[in-house]
Amino acid sequence: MSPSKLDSTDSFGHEEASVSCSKKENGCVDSLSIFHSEKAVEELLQQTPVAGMDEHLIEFSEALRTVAKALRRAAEGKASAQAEAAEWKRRYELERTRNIQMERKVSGNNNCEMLHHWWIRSSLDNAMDMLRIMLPCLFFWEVGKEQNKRIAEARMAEQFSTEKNGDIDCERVKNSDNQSMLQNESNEHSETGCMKHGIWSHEVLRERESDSNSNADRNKIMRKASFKLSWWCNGENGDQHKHDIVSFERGNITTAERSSKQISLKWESDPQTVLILTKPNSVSVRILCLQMVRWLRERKKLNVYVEPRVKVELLAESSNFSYVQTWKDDSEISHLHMKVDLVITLGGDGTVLWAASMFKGPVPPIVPFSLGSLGFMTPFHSEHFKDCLDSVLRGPISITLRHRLLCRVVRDAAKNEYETEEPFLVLNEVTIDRGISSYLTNLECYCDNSFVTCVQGDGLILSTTSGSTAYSLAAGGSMVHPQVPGILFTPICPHSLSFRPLILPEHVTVRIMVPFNSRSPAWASFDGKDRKLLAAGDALLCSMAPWPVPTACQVDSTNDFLRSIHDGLHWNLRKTQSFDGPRDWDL
Ligand SMILES: NC(=O)c1ccc[n+]([C@@H]2O[C@H](COP(=O)([O-])OP(=O)(O)OC[C@H]3O[C@@H](n4cnc5c(N)ncnc54)[C@H](O)[C@@H]3O)[C@@H](O)[C@H]2O)c1
Ligand SMILES: Nc1ncnc2c1ncn2[C@@H]1O[C@H](COP(=O)(O)OP(=O)(O)OP(=O)(O)O)[C@@H](O)[C@H]1O
Repeated sequence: MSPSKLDSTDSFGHEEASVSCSKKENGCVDSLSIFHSEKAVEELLQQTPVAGMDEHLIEFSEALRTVAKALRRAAEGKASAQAEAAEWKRRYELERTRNIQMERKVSGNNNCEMLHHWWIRSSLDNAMDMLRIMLPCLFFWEVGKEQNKRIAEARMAEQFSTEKNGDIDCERVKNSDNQSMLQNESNEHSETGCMKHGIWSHEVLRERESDSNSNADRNKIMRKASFKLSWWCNGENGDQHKHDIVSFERGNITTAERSSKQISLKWESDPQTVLILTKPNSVSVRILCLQMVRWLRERKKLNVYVEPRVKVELLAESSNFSYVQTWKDDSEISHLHMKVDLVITLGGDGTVLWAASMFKGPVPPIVPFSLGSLGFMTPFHSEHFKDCLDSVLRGPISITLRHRLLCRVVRDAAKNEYETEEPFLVLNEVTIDRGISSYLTNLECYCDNSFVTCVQGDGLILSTTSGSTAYSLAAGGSMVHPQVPGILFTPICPHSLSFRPLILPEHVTVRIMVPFNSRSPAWASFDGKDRKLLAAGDALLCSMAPWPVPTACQVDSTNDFLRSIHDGLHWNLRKTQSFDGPRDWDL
């Protein structure tokens, strides 16, 4: 090998070096020099690699192999695309021949002729579309660019798969000028027309023409059946109130009114008598009570009722409070709702529960002032009591109608279900638990005589939606807006992994029975009070009471509810994530 050759191949190690060398010497590339250069390369490749050159040679041979592979792929791609194009051309010819035959058969029929022309046009469109898709594909393959090739392959795959499923022509039928004429047939005969051949078939067109009664048949199917709704609940028929909520004119059901709209209370005559109920053993409550009684009497000229305990406290402060009224006998409490226009509670949620429990029937509107630790049902702040009471007495006020549950204990010895002890009205919940027993409770539960489940665990809570933020929440029940009418069915520590809480509709009666095979009795308690023993065979019946508890809202029931879960429970409180950090906005 000459030194000049060695110099020129030194850096690249292939024939280009010698070609450029001969270019320099002769001024043109002649075949002899190419021959020489190729020979030189061959010699070079056959030689044992010279130290420092072997890496270049390996690289070079790899590059050659890649180029050869790319060329082969392009050729294969082109061939396959050509084959596909030929196949489409063949199909087109086939359909064209069939079309000509059909045209002869149905000659004279204008409609079909028109459709036939349309068909030819759409078939040609198909073929053109295919070519439009294939040409860029061929081009992409030729160029051999990886990205474009992938796009082309995807487009081909899409086209072929839709062709296989027969969807191409269904779509085309929908989009064509003759859409309205063919739409119905397309739906009815897609099996024979579109799915099978991928192109609309003439059988369908003939069927359409011959089916002269199809419109009449269709009209028959389209006609709506009329119906009537009636309400049935525990043997009761028809309920005027429900008719007001839902209307059903001519087979169409519409909700005329929501059952749980925000309710507004407007006084038609001025309130005259107020009952103040207070949490016992609280100095702050006692002081506030004193101020409030004086203000209501002296400024608002109202009659004020308090509990006997509170009257004693007031008189101990000053004999001037002798105008304050109370009752001597507990039996008088049952008539209170007829004397009292408004109830004011000073305390926490427990005081609201206490107030509600005093009314075994209708309950006057309650204005709850917050003097407890949490206050889910006490939206009014004591420091602004004069302003609050002023606006309440003036009205109108937003109120939340809090549903109560009517609970009756039916003893096993009772002759029928109506022979019950005095019923309980609960604003929060009735709890059936194992009491001091160390055994699992075993409670059979029915909803309107349908078996619900058997509770084996610590017990069961039947809660109102107002009580959903109390014990039921602690037992894993959901929080529910108090205006939603429903009964929450929440197990307490169930010994089963799948016992999720339920919410039942307002109109059902839930029956909880202690079965005879139970290892221990159960205990029922009502808003956390009045525990009753349930022996084997005893049952507790629970349904929605007809007397809700109207509580005044600070703003409205939704605002007050959300505020109470934010302030009382710090519901979903989390530090806000800072804006600086990884983001997706740049995508
Ligand atoms: N594990 C528990 O969470 C648990 C256990 C027993 C009783 N309780 C609840 O206590 C109620 C009795 O209240 P109490 O004041 O007479 O007893 P209490 O003095 O023991 O107070 C119980 C707590 O429950 C709160 N509470 C009451 N009603 C609520 C409601 N509707 N929403 C949110 N929180 C409420 C009260 O503010 C109070 O902080 C029961 O009806 C029951 O719901 C809860
Ligand atoms: N007028 C009343 N007479 C007898 N007991 C009452 C009366 N008012 C409230 N209670 C009882 O006192 C207890 C505590 O009342 P309440 O829940 O209102 O105050 P709290 O415990 O300070 O408030 P919070 O529950 O928000 O912490 C409750 O069990 C309730 O039943």
